[in-house]
Amino acid sequence: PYVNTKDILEKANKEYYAVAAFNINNLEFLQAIVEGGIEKKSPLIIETSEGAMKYAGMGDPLRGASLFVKMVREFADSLDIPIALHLDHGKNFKYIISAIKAGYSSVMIDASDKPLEENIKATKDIVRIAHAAGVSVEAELGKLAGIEDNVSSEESVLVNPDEAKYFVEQTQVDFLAPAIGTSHGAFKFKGEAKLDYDRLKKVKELTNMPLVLHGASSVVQEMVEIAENYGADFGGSKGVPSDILKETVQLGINKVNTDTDLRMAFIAGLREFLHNNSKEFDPRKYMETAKEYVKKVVSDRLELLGSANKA
Ligand SMILES: O=C(COP(=O)(O)O)N(O)CCCCO
Ligand code: NA
Ligand SMILES: [Zn+2]
Repeated sequence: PYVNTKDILEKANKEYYAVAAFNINNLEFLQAIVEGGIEKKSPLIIETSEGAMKYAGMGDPLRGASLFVKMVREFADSLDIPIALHLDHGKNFKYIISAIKAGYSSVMIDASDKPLEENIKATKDIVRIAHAAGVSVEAELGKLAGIEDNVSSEESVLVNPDEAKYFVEQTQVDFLAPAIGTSHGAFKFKGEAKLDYDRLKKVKELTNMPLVLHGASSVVQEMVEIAENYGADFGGSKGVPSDILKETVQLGINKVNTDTDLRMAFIAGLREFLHNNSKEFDPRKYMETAKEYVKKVVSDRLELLGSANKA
């Protein structure tokens, strides 16, 4: 069934496991993710960026949003696993409202680059509208390192746990993404992979609410190697090691945003297939390996996060 993200995350919060939030831009990634969820009998959060809404809608974000709602609802209504659709990194009021209008389960208002009071004001505005429409809301505190929305903030600004408690009380937001040292993309961590567990523990103690980890891809080396075998150049790529990811779940992370790992899997499969099949031109065939590798990465992640058999 198609559900509210909050229902999925409240259960995960109670039982201390995490649910992956996988980004999509097209049908093939959605198919592969859903196949993984079916195989693992796991709840799924499908998420799209504002760019994905524009991309699918060929420039019209409301058309894109409503296309994603229709696609995801079709799958969700026909399956026993709970599936939610989330707007990731909502920054533009128009896009956030379009997602709510189109029927998304939840939206993120990302005003983490603003001073605290501005972040609170923007989040309160969205919470008021979203809650009136039965839509849940995610917000972010602190800043991810690396490139985020074309703003390269080399140093991540880690969450202040006391500020998080105040923020949640002021905004009534449903789930919170505390920055604890991750960054988006395939080149995380300048040196050794390390997250601020202490801050995460404090935020959980002070808020007791579902928490979100952004920049959570592991950058699966097996996929990197396959892609590089067939011409990719992903030198220096590095993600969140699995043991560190598991630790964050034990410390209270319940939603794990995963985009890069699926991109790596898809391009690895596509490069491999195209290299070995010079005569093929049926898109249902030449994206087969790509979808298979995405499904594999999805299934492994659902297992690792503890959401398998929780549908
Ligand atoms: O936090 C994440 C996922 O981060 P990752 O790049 O580690 O998959 N997202 O919000 C997905 C979109 C950001 C671009 O990747
Ligand atoms: Na998000
Ligand atoms: Zn993110």
